Amino acid sequence: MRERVGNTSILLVEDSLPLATLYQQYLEAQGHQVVLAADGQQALQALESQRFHLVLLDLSLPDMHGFDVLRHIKQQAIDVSVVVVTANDSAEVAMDAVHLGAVDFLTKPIDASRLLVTVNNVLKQHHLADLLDSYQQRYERDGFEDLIGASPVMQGVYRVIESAASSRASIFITGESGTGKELCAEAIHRRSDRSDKPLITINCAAIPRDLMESEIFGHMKGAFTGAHAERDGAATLADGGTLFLDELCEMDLDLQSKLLRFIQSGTFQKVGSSVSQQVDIRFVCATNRDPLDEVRAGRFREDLYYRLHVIPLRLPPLRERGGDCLQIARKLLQDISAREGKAFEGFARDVEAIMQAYPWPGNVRELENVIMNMVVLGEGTEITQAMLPESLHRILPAAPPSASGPEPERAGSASGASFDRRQADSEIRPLWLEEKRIIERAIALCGGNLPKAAALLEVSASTLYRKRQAWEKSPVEDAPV
Ligand SMILES: Nc1ncnc2c1ncn2[C@@H]1O[C@H](COP(=O)(O)OP(=O)(O)OP(=O)(O)O)[C@@H](O)[C@H]1O
Repeated sequence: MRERVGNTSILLVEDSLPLATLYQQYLEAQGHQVVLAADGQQALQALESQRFHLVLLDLSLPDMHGFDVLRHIKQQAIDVSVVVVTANDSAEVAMDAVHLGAVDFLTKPIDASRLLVTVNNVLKQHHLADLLDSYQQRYERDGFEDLIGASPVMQGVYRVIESAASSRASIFITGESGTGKELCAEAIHRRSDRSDKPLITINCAAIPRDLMESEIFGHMKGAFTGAHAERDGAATLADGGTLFLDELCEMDLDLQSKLLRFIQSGTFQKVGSSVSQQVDIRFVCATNRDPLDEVRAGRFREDLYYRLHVIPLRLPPLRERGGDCLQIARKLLQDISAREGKAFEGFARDVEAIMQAYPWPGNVRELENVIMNMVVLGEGTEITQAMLPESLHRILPAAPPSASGPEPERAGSASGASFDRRQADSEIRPLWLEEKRIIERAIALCGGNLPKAAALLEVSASTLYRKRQAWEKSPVEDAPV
């Protein structure tokens, strides 16, 4: 990463002391820092010991040619712009200088305003390069904490985490199962100023209802059968840190009221105690359901929803993340292969194409399981199609028509393939029409239950609603969506 322009440093390589002093004074008067080098050796030493934005390089030096300095800069890939200065106004020298990486060329005697314009242009380029660097670092990341993926949708996720992490505001993460909600909660905690305090996770779906209150708030000795000793709950353990309530929509309604009181007051009582405890906790919660649907269905308290839904964070399903799928798959293959002592280095091309096309209803968790399965059961250096589990085979293109079918009408094509035009015309329908037919058939087969049809088609219910709305809105009965 280059330094910022605010404090620009220039290495002036000039063997004539009066000229060097003149340029130095002029540049310093403009606010630049100038270091002088009287020959090539001094210039190389200065470049080794300090970073410069710009080198003003005289080509006739007493100990070497200025091009040697230029070559050294190029060979060592030193991140500095070079403007060549020479008494020789020849196009050939200028071409050679540019060829060796110089960004501009000045002829002696240097006109003061020309010098300033050149220097400022170079520094502006540095400034733009700085901006680009920081933009790329900020907005185009291959991953964030333990989350892998460079897709634009994940860049949005990273930005929300980065901006919200340091605040105390509650974050409400939604997303299908296996999309990485727990990884997000960990990233939020790690990026917060609470990272030296604990992150405590409670999975509201995994703990039996009658134990949940004690898991969150702790209990006193003898509070209920089996409470042999006083025990701290997640609320005490997470003091100063973060409490992650996973699968929050599964929480019992009674307990939701207690949780709401706890969030509002910051105080709670252990089960079986009348003493209130005050804690400082940041809440992050997650669900793979639509929380508003749960509110409407009366399974999730509306006041709790609004209390926690301060910063919403939606994790997109893996199928919406483009190339992330392969990026994650390659990293998982590397890690799992190393862990299992296998030699796998990559996927065959056709396997990558299948993985990219498969909708991954179980998201990254399913991808992880599939790769684990292939690594454990397979051998070799490359994952081949034969190693793919059944679920992924299903998306392979259908086998070509049998040889006993009608003789096709031959037609030339760039690929040399042939096709039966009559059969093609009668059998092939527009993709969107086929899709509509399949979706409508699925909904009908499910007795009109759209979410059920969506689950069997392995798409989200909202996708089906959207498509259906678009068909209904369309003035032409069978218009594409
Ligand atoms: N972007 C990602 N990069 C790398 N690994 C990921 C990513 N997202 C998820 N994973 C991995 O996938 C698995 C599932 O992730 P996680 O448990 O965070 O998902 P989840 O959304 O909380 O699932 P659930 O709703 O079922 O609890 C984990 O092993 C996690 O490490």
